[in-house]
Amino acid sequence: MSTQGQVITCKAAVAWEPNKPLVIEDVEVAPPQAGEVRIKILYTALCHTDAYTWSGKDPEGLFPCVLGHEAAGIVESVGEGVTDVKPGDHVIPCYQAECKDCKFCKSGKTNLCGKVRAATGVGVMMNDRKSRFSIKGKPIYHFMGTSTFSQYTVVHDVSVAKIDPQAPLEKVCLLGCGVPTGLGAVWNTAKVESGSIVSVFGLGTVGLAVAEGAKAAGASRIIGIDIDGKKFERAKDFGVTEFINPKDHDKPIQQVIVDMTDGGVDYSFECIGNVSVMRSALECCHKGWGMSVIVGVAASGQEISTRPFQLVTGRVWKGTAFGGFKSRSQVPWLVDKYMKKEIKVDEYITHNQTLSEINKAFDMMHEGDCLRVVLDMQT
Ligand SMILES: NC(=O)C1=CN([C@@H]2O[C@H](COP(=O)(O)OP(=O)(O)OC[C@H]3O[C@@H](n4cnc5c(N)ncnc54)[C@H](O)[C@@H]3O)[C@@H](O)[C@H]2O)C=CC1
Ligand SMILES: N[C@@H](CCC(=O)N[C@@H](CSC=O)C(=O)NCC(=O)O)C(=O)O
Ligand SMILES: [Zn+2]
Ligand SMILES: [Zn+2]
Repeated sequence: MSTQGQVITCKAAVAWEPNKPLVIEDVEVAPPQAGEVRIKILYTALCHTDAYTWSGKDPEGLFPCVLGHEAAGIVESVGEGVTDVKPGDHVIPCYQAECKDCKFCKSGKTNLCGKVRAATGVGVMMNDRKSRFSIKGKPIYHFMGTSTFSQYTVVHDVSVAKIDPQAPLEKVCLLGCGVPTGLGAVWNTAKVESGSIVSVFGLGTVGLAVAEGAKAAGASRIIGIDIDGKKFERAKDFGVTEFINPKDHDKPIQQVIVDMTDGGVDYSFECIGNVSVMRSALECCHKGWGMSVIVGVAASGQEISTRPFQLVTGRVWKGTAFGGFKSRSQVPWLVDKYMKKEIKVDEYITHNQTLSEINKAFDMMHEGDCLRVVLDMQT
C-alpha cells in the first residue's frame, strides 16, 4: 500500500534533553511539502558531531530533536515541484545543501549553500518553518536538515544526493559526513601537492580520511599525532608514516614537529575539536607558506588564539565544512570512486548495531578501537 501523502508512524531515537539517553519513540512523520523529500532511512552511522550536539555544547542544539546526519536510504515520496529525485531512488541525505542557485553556490568559492541554512539551523523546514516530526501532536526538532536517527525523515530537495542504486547502502552511508570531510579537507580545502609534508592531529575517522587523502595526493611524509597510542598501528593502513604521542614529550608538540621537519610541515589538519590543539596545528606549520586546516568542531564558548606574528610570517589558517565538497554534485562521484575501489569506506566501519541499540552504539563510539558504528534502521 502506498504511503504517499499519508503521515507515517515509525521508530526514531529522540533526544529529549541534553545528555539524557536517547529514547526510541513512535514518531509521526508528516508527508513532504513543496520542495521536500521523504526518505526511508536504511542505515545511519554515528558521528561525533551528533554526540557533540546531544551533549549540549552546540550553540545551535535544540531539544527535543532527532539527531543523525551520516546515512543512506530510499526515497519514499516527494513533494510538489521536486524533479531531481523520485520514489525508489537511492540517496544520501546531505547536511550541507547545494541549491546551485544561491550566492554561495554560484560563487565558485565555497561549498556552503544559503538556501535552507536558516531553517536547518533552527530545526525546522523552510516552507512553513515547522517540523515534520511529532509525537502525539508535540513537535520534535529536525537536526542539521537530515535527522537520520529515524526510520523515515523529511529533508529539503537541495539536501539529497542521488547515488548509484548498486552501491551498498550499509557502507556508503559513511559518505554522508566523516570520510568526505577528511578527503576533501586535503583535496579541496588545502589542495595538498605531491611531495608535501603533512601532519594530522587526531586519528579517528576524520583524521584517517585526511591521511588517506594526503597519501593519494602524493604527500611524502604523513605525521599522525594522537594521545591514544593504540591508534597508531591501524593508521599505517591509511597512509600515516610517522607517529607522535604528545604524552611522550616534554616540549610543546608543535616544537617537536618543527624540529623533525626542518622548520615545520607544509599542511596540518586538526581533526579533534580542541582549540589548544588547533593552535599547535597552526604553529607546527612552516614559516612562509604552511597552511593549517581546522576540521574538528569545538564546543560553544571556545575560541582559538595564536600570536598574530604566526600569520604575519606567512602561515595560513583555514577551516572546512564537509571537506569543501559540493554535496549533491560530488557525493555521487565519491560513491562511484568507492565502487571503483579508489577510496576506502568499509575499513572505517568497526561496529554494527541496530536502531534499538543506539545508546549502546554511542558508548561504543567513545571506545578507543571504534571508528564508525553503522546502525541498521529497519530491524
Ligand atoms: N568540519 C566538518 O565538516 C566535520 C567535523 N567533524 C568533527 O571532526 C572531529 C573528529 O571527528 P572523528 O574523527 O569522528 O572523532 P574521533 O573522536 O574518532 O577522533 C578524534 C581523535 O583525536 C584523539 N585526540 C583527542 N584529544 C587529543 C589531543 N589533545 N591530542 C591528540 N589527539 C587527541 C582521540 O584519541 C581520537 O583518536 C570531531 O570534532 C567532529 O565533530 C566531523 C565531521 C565533519
Ligand atoms: N552547530 C555548530 C557547528 C557545527 C559544525 O561546525 N558543523 C559542521 C559539520 S560537522 C559534521 O559532522 C559544518 O558543516 N558546519 C557548517 C554549517 O553550515 O553548519 C555550532 O554552531 O558551533
Ligand atoms: Zn558528521
Ligand atoms: Zn545554494
